[in-house]
Amino acid sequence: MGNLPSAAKHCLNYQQLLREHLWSGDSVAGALDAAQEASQLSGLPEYVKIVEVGPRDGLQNEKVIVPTDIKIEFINQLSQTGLSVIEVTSFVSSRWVPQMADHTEVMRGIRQYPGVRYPVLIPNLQGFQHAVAAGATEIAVFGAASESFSKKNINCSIEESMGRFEEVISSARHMDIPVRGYVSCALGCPYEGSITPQKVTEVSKRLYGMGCYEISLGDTIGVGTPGSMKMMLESVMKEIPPGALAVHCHDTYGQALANILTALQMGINVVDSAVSGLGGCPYAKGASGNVATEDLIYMLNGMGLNTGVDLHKVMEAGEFICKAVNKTTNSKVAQASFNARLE
Ligand SMILES: CC(C)(COP(=O)([O-])OP(=O)([O-])OC[C@H]1O[C@@H](n2cnc3c(N)ncnc32)[C@H](O)[C@@H]1OP(=O)([O-])[O-])[C@@H](O)C(=O)NCCC(=O)NCCSC(=O)C[C@@](C)(O)CC(=O)[O-]
Repeated sequence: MGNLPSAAKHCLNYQQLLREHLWSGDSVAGALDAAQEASQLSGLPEYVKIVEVGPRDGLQNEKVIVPTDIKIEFINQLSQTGLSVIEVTSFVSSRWVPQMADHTEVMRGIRQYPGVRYPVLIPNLQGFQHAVAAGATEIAVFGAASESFSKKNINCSIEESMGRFEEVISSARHMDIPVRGYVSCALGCPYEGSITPQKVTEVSKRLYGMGCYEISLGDTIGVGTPGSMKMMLESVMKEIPPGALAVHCHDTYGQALANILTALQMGINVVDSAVSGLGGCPYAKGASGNVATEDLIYMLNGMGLNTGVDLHKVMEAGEFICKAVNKTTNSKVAQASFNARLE
């Protein structure tokens, strides 16, 4: 009881802190100005683009198949948060990934908001044709820096996958459709273990050379650390400018935010994330979800880096999808904010 006043003070301070980091407003302008100054001093980018992969990467690995109307509502909610890129689905084989079998209905059902782009994942020409017929105007191809993972994930070698992507990219170019390229297993493979930075660089360079406007480097199983992230990026950045790179970090070992910070410090300003930390690749056993979009925004807000995204609205979308799939959020920020509301 003797501690009550200081506990209460702590609580008030804590509520204030949460308000500052969760919701921007006049009362926190001073704090943000200071953080902004700090970010400029340390050479971090002023703006970070978030690529929200929750509806695709997040839901492809769910045990239950999420109803199409829930997916559509989820994407519509995300579209109103300030996010500028939302990866909505994948045109892969429904035998391989049944969770994405409703790709066409999702693509046709969502409301497309001005200023928001809605890319979809494509493994081959057949997927590309289906995506275009469904109205997709931006796509992403997905390769890997690991031979074994490529086989398991898309049933072909890296070399064969490059041939398929070349076809897709050349068709996309004729239609003025921008193509992003993923390189999975950039920091480790569930089948081969370590992957050399040279191999990641080689695959990234080929995709970039084919015309991908951006290469997203995937820590598919979340085993990377700031040390391995730095080594890998140093190698890739010898061939590809940082402005054409993104990082895609899963959080299996709790390293995702630290790895992202390392990438930001090295000049990268595009980061993939999934609301509520949903996600994982069905062909990467043991991998947990992506870094949670809420946690990423909280960190970036605290550093004074602009994302243009409203954290409060993202948390609402997260609450919606977690309720719909009956799971607890993996976002530490959403959990803390929920607990603070209960106090
Ligand atoms: C690539 C394939 C299709 C090859 O699958 P396959 O069985 O080798 O294909 P195939 O060419 O031999 O054809 C077999 C059947 O599949 C059909 N088919 C062929 N292509 C398609 C298509 N596009 N859409 C629908 N159907 C298709 C084709 O028509 C045929 O049908 P059938 O004649 O037997 O009735 C398969 O392996 C596949 O769909 N793999 C996708 C796996 C996947 O989606 N993984 C998760 C995404 S990757 C990821 O999450 C990682 C990432 C991106 O987030 C980054 C990171 O974290 O690292």
